[in-house]
Amino acid sequence: MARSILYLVGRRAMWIEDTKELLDKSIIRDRIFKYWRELTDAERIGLQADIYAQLFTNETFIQARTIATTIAHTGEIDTKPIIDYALTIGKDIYVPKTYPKRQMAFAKYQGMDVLEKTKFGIYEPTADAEFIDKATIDLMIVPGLFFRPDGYRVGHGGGFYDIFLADYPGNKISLAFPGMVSDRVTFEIDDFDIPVDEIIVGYI
Ligand SMILES: Nc1nc2c(c(=O)[nH]1)N(C=O)[C@@H](CNc1ccc(C(=O)N[C@@H](CCC(=O)O)C(=O)O)cc1)CN2
Ligand SMILES: Nc1ncnc2c1ncn2[C@@H]1O[C@H](COP(=O)(O)OP(=O)(O)OP(=O)(O)O)[C@@H](O)[C@H]1O
Repeated sequence: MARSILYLVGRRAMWIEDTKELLDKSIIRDRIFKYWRELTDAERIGLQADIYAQLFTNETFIQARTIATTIAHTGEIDTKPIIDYALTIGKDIYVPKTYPKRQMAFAKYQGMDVLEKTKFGIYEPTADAEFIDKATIDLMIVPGLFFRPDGYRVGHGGGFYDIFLADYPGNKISLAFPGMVSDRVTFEIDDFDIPVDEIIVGYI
């Protein structure tokens, strides 16, 4: 959507066109799926490597003892190298299990072989896994498809993270490829949307 904004430039007021596009979250999701389809394997791998390097040297990551992340599926930034590295340096990793009514809980990651595949194709912990109180998670790596620079995100539309984060007190970091963050495209913030504190954007 193009609109004009009144800017004060020195002592003069002038109308400058603001070319920000205001889009529905569903349109943004479709654009991101297209962006992902057009990325080559080499681009994707290079961008991910840069994201991991930034994350592993991020002070919040370094300080975190307990980290929650997802088991990525196709079309998402791979989290397996993050899980493996974090476990190697002695951190605890927690991954989500979803329930009806947009509910989600995190259980200790004990290896891919003890996870079960849901009907949505995502690997999740089983009911007998070791669940954690959200207040003891130092860092949540929050998945998302698109981000505004102020941290507001568009996810897959399940609403799971918005509800979970509403009373989560810890640090929230998201990972993104360059095309997944823009100040030229925006969306309306819903009352329930919770922004992340930091977005790590990969570059090659
Ligand atoms: N890897 C990963 N795990 C994650 C998330 C994520 O974004 N990525 N989630 C982030 O929240 C939660 C699961 N999110 C989900 C979001 C939507 C649907 C869902 O309703 N899928 C249906 C219908 C889609 C539709 O409405 O058309 C489907 O895929 O058929 C399922 C899970 C927890 N685990
Ligand atoms: N705190 C909440 N209470 C009740 N419903 C909620 C809450 N937060 C989100 N929802 C519902 O979840 C739905 C999906 O929200 P939205 O499109 O923002 O999801 P998303 O952020 O893309 O997904 P996710 O959080 O799973 O990554 C909305 O239709 C909304 O009604």
